[in-house]
Amino acid sequence: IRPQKEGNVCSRTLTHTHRHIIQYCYPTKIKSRTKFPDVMLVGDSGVGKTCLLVRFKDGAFLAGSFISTVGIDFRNKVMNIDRLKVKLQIWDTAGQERFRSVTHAYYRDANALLLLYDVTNRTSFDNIKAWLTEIHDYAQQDVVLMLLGNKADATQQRVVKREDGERLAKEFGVPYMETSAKSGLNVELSFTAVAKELKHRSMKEPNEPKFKLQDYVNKEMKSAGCAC
Ligand SMILES: Nc1nc2c(ncn2[C@@H]2O[C@H](COP(=O)(O)OP(=O)(O)OP(=O)(O)O)[C@@H](O)[C@H]2O)c(=O)[nH]1
Repeated sequence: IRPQKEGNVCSRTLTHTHRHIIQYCYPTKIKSRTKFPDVMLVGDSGVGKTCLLVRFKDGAFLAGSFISTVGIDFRNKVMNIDRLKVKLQIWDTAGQERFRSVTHAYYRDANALLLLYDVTNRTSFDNIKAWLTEIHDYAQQDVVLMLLGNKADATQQRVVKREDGERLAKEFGVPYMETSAKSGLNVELSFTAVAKELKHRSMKEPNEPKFKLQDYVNKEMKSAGCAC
């Protein structure tokens, strides 16, 4: 067995003859690159999960007829976070009730969840409590979670005030902001914020202060002059 180099991860495997032990070593850097953080989009059908992801990934808005997601879909996106390349694996789930068991199976692998409601749809907002219960039941205990009120561009159709979203988020201790897949408002910021939180958690130096997601998004929105 070759000596283990510092910074390497090694695993031992018995060969089929059981006479040799093979030790595989590979740098931790490679290992950490192979497990990309999983971000999952959840919320009622029609709140804009697919559109948010397409806006983030391709910078475009999917206008026109609404095609509901079937089961689950995913896309990768590489982001630059504090001069580090972070590859996010983003799971777009189906909001329809009939696919709920499919979604349940993916919760436990999610490192971060973006929970969406539609500011023009009261029911999608009222269902947030049920989604939070589901997240509590199926997701990892320390999952990074953020509540997003999407379709903020649709001012004429709005039925959920920003303050209602803020109040609900406060009640459950969850970071919150409004987004628009149509205009692009806060789309990049929502993914950057969760990616930063995940990066801080995995690479935190002992004396480094804790990353506060809500403070970060508030500061970013303020510096962008956003009245949202
Ligand atoms: N005005 C406006 N419309 C949006 C926005 N985001 C999505 N939509 C529209 O809302 C409808 C539903 O969007 P989707 O992204 O497909 O919704 P979804 O949450 O993925 O739905 P499921 O796949 O059924 O879970 C589409 O007609 C979109 O064009 C937005 O930010 N603003």
